[in-house]
This record gives sequence, structure tokens and C-alpha cells, in this order.
Amino acid sequence: MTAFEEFGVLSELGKAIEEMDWTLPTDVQAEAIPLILGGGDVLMAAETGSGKTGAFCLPILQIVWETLKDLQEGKGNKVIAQISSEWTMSFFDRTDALAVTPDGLRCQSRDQQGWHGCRATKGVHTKGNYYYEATVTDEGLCRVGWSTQAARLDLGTDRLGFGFGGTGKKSNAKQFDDYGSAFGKNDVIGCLLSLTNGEIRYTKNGEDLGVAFKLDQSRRSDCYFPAVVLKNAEMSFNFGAQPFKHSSPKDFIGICQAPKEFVKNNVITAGTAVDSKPVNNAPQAIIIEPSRELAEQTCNQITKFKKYLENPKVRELLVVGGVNVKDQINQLSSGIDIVVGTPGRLEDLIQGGYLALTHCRFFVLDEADGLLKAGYGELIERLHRQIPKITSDGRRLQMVVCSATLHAFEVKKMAEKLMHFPTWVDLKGEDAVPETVHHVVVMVDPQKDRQWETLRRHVQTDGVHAKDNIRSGNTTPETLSEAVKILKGEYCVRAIREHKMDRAIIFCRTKLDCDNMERYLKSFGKEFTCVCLHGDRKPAERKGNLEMFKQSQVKYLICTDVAARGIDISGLPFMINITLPDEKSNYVHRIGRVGRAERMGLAISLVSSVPEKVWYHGEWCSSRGRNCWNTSLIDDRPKGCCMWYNEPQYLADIEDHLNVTIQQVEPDIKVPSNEFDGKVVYGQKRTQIGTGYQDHVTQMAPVVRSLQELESQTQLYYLKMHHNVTIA
Ligand SMILES: Nc1ncnc2c1ncn2[C@@H]1O[C@H](COP(=O)(O)OP(=O)(O)OP(=O)(O)O)[C@@H](O)[C@H]1O
Repeated sequence: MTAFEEFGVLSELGKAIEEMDWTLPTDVQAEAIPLILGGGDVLMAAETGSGKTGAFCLPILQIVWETLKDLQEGKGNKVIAQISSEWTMSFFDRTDALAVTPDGLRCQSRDQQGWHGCRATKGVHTKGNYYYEATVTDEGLCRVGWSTQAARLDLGTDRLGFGFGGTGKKSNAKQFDDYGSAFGKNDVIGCLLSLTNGEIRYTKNGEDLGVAFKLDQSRRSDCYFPAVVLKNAEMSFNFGAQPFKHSSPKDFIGICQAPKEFVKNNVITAGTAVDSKPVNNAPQAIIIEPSRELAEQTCNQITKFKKYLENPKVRELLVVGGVNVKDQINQLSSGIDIVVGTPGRLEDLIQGGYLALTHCRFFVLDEADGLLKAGYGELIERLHRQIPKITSDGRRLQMVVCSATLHAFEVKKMAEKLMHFPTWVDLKGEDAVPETVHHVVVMVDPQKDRQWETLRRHVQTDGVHAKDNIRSGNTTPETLSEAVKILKGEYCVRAIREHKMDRAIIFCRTKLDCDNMERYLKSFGKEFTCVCLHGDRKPAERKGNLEMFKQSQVKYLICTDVAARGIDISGLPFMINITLPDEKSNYVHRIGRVGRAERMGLAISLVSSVPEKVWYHGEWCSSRGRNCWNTSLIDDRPKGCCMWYNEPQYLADIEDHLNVTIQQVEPDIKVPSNEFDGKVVYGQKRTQIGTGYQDHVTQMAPVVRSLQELESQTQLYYLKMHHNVTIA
């Protein structure tokens, strides 16, 4: 049995994992896998390269496969049997996109296009006057009332259903007539059925709205069930088990007190109800990733894990922008179980009706803080609203949210709003850098280092100073800023040579900086082979370039923050930050491209000691940077597209956030590795794995000894005081 199987992972998955040389689960995997398998919502905060992808992909893949297997064996609907002795809304007599909470007393549908309905587990017949309350708990369209078992779930659209809607209309047999007044959020609608008089009436916040319907004589012996239909709305129900908000009108009793002989159970129960069979374009899991590269990487990981999961096969699909959408639509319609994608394309397919959320039971936000900071919060909420909170086979939607920098305000707010009693898997309690990453900064000071005045070959700069009249010899902020840009190119080459970097990822601030750096490195010929990865490169080129770098066909990958998160290049030894990111969490992600999976890595950040003028194209820039030469500052009038970048401030912010002082090295970029780990070979597995247990024991021994002595003294005192024992 593999170590993973001990955590409840299927042996088929264990076999695939073994082939990948994963002998032991990482800490985050050991904690998160059982939680997800157990049905919980999880917030997973763990350092870069600690194996978070496996921690959510493995249990999800397992549950998806087990569900498919159950269906194949005809056990699909077995999952829950609703407690039949209670009056609740039915988990079974409902349409797919309507969710019922586990207590059966709240219904929700987040489909904005269609109506979705549900009936109660019991109904009344023959005799008596009955009352229940329905409260609007969220904005949207609702219709509530009574229907027979044979009525359509779209209440009020046939002769057997009687509804009162939020727009102030009553409806039966598709006839909508004015009645009472409109109602909305927080209004309490009382639904009254008098079988004695053959009448249906309603109250709104306790006020009687009068008779709404008279039941035909021929229909009086039917059994009537509380019923609701919702369009992007939510209602809660009280059948009388709790005190009513407005006491039931005279001669009416709470429906849950109806005498047994006048009550019938809803015949649609587990086993006969809504089919939980998969619908082709309705996957069981949706995983959202912030970049195409990361989505592809996660999807590939699933493909590797499922190698031995046979009969049925789990079908995964990558849904990202920049690729032919028709192929994705075709694959969706031919059947899919797990979808991994970027937010924009996912939403396009969902809104177009090509991807349905009705069977989704896992909603995963990888790099969640990044998604939220990139402005996808609303999109995430929109999708979450459309996913039924209880799936068609009666299981609760599970949300998994992860990142190496999950300790962000936005994440906590979102978790409170969308997640269901989530468990934090948080090994450090704050954003942290793995011990395998040796990160240092080099100050680039153009006043001390005047090489820039004489360098014959240097990197082409970004042109922000085109109109700034810069000259060597003068010391204007503009000249020093230009000098920094030139020096940074030089320092980058120096870092590469000093550490004999044959593989490194180099982060620049802008796409233009990347292009310039690429040209500069290429100017050295074969010594520095490199490729570029940023948002202006075509998808095929991006993919090809990343692959070339992964396969070591080129030495350097030059990229913007598009590659900061998640990208996993095995054993990558070095990274260079040409400029620090202004978003502190991205520092953690960028340097986390090295030092992954227990291998050592060196991250060098170049930090300008003087302000550096840089491009900053906001929404006011009509071309969003392409061929924009507006070198005025953003504070100028008219507004320009440049700003002064204060790197020492960003460095201080990062140090403050991580609660560390980052080691500074001299401009010769010699890194004293002894302070880190004298025997370090970047790119290799760390020599001292684990907690340094032996050292630990030696350190702790005297403390344990003195504790033991204290304990023994205490016991002696106790015996002396209470039993008057004299001990020699
Ligand atoms: N149990 C394991 N044993 C050995 N290697 C593992 C194990 N789990 C994951 N890995 C490897 O560790 C590397 C990092 O994993 P992964 O990409 O999931 O990290 P992550 O925590 O998602 O990092 P990031 O925060 O940067 O996205 C991968 O190459 C993966 O194959």
C-alpha cells in the first residue's frame, strides 16, 4: 500500500502517483486530501511548489470517478434518503437547477434565464384548513403556493398549480391576474389552503390578501403540496415546526400539524426522482486558473493521475482563450467530467449554453487571490450563484480555494460569502517563502556604479525618457532612471555569468521590457539562448516557448507576471527579478518558480536605489500600451502613461508582509551561500530534508531534563503536603 492510499486514495491513483516518483504526500496533501474526500470546503494556504495541485486534483478525480462508477452500476440515486417524517421541500421532486438546503427549508435557484421549481415532501387532502409561510431571502423572482403531484414544477402554468408571484400576480393555467401587491426580499408570504371551503388565499406580512383561487368541485379531493418556483431567487419555508412570523389565521393550522389521515407523502423520492445521470455538457468539477499555461498544467496533471482509472474513463477538458472555441464546444457536447479553464472562456461557454453547471459538485479556485485581484470576483460570484448548492444526487457543492498567498482580505471576504464552513489548511499561518528558496536583493545604484556612462553594448531601454533630455554627466532623476535601466541589463548578464546559470526564469515588469531583454540576451549569440512569454505573444507561440524552456532547448525564459503563478518547471535552479513587482504577493509567486518540490533555488532581485520612471498604461490609454509614446506622468494634465516607480518602498512592503529582512548582496552578485546552506547546489534536492531532527533532539535534551526535574519536585511537594509523607 502506498503512503497516499493510507489517506484513502484509490489504489489506481496510487499506482499513477508512484510512477511519478511521488513517494510521500507533501504536508499540504496529507492534510487536504482527507478533508476533500470527506466532503469539506477547504481553503488551502501553502508555500509555492508544495504540491497544492495534487492536493485538490487527486481527491476530486477520485470522487468524480466513484460517482461515474456508481452510475454505471445503477447506484446513482442511492445517495440520500430524505427523512420522511418531516415536512420539508423535496430533494427529489424539483428541477435540476434548484438547490435545497440540507434541512429542506430553503430553496435557491441561480439560473437567470429559466424558472426552477420544487414541491414539499408531503401534501394534504380531503379536509382541513392549512397554513405555511414562505420568506423571500434573496432578490429575484418567486412564485409560491400549492400544487398537486401531477402539476408541473413551473407552478401556476397548468391547471393543477396555484401560485402567487412577486410581481403581485396570481397564476393558474398560465393565466396571470393582478392580486394583492408585489413582494420582495424579506417579505413573508402566508399560503393558506382551505379544503373545507375549497379556497386558496395568501397573506403578505400578516395582512390577508383575500381569496385568490376557488377550487373546482372535482379538484377538491386532490392532494395539495406546498410548491415554489424561482428564477435567480431564494425562499425559505416554515411549515409550522418553528413559531410562525405571523400567527396562522383563525381556523387554520400549521400544515405540519395536519392529521395523519389527511397527509400523503410525495411519491417522488430517492430512487425515482430527478435523474442524476450525467448530462454531457455538465461536468462534475470546474477548476478556474488565472492563466492559460497554468490551466494546461493542471489539466495535464489530471491526465497523468487518471492513467489507471478505467471503466468508466474520466474525461477532462481544457477550456482557455485563444484556442478554437468550436473544438471545445464539440468536446463539451460529447461528454465531459472535469473542466479546467481560465475565467473569460469559461464564462463565455456557460453563458452561451455550451457548458452547464447543473451537475457541478466541485468549484475550485486555484490562485484565488490572483483571480480576485485581477478583477474576477464578480464573475466568480456569478458562476457560484448558478451552481446548485445541492447536486442532483443530493450531495453538497464543495468549494476548494488555494494559493501560496491566500492571506488576503479579498479571499477572506469571498470565503465568508461563498464557502460552507470551510476548513483552513494553513501550515504557516501567514504568507511565507519556502526554505528551499534562497532569495537575495542587489541594489542598483547609478550614482555609485557609473558603468552605464561607458557601456558600449547595453539593453535597449523602454523609451520613457525619449523627451527627457538625458545626458551622461548630468544627475537629473530622469538621467539616473535611464541609467538604472541600462545597469539592470548589465547586472542581469553579470548574475547569469557569476552563477553560471544555464537555466533561469527572468521577470520583467512590462511586455516591452521583456522584448528588449530578449533582444539584448540574443545579441550575445549562443551564450544566452532565450524565449519570451507575455500577453502580446500569440497562444501558439506562448505554448511553444514555454515548452522549449521546459525541455531545456533554451536557457532563459523572459516573462511578465503572466508566468508568475503556478508554472512548474522541474528543478529550475535560478530566477532573476529585473524589477520588483508592485503587488507584494507576486514577489512570493515569482521567486516560488524555484525551490520547488524540495529542490534548492536562488532568486536574485535587482532593486533600483533611485526612483525609476516606468510605463503605466491605465484604462485612459486608448491603445493600452501598444505604440503609445505618451511619456507624460499619470499625474500630469492631460494624463500621461508613465509613473515614478519606488522600488525601495516595494522592497520594504514585501519584507513587512513576509516579516523577514531579505539578504542584500553586493553588485558583484556573489552570494554567500554559507548563511543559507553551505552545501547548496541550486537545482538539486536539498541535503537536509525535514526538521533537522538530530539537531533538534540535541537542542531540546537539556530543557526536557529540567522539565522532568521540576515535575518530580512538584510531585514530592504534593505528597508531602497532603499525605505528610517524608521522602528521603
Ligand atoms: N507528493 C509529492 N512528491 C513528490 N513531488 C511532488 C509531490 N507533490 C507535488 N510534487 C511536485 O512538486 C512540484 C510542485 O507542485 P505544484 O505545482 O502542485 O505546487 P503548488 O503548491 O501548486 O505551487 P504554486 O503555489 O507555485 O502553484 C511539481 O513538480 C509536482 O510534480
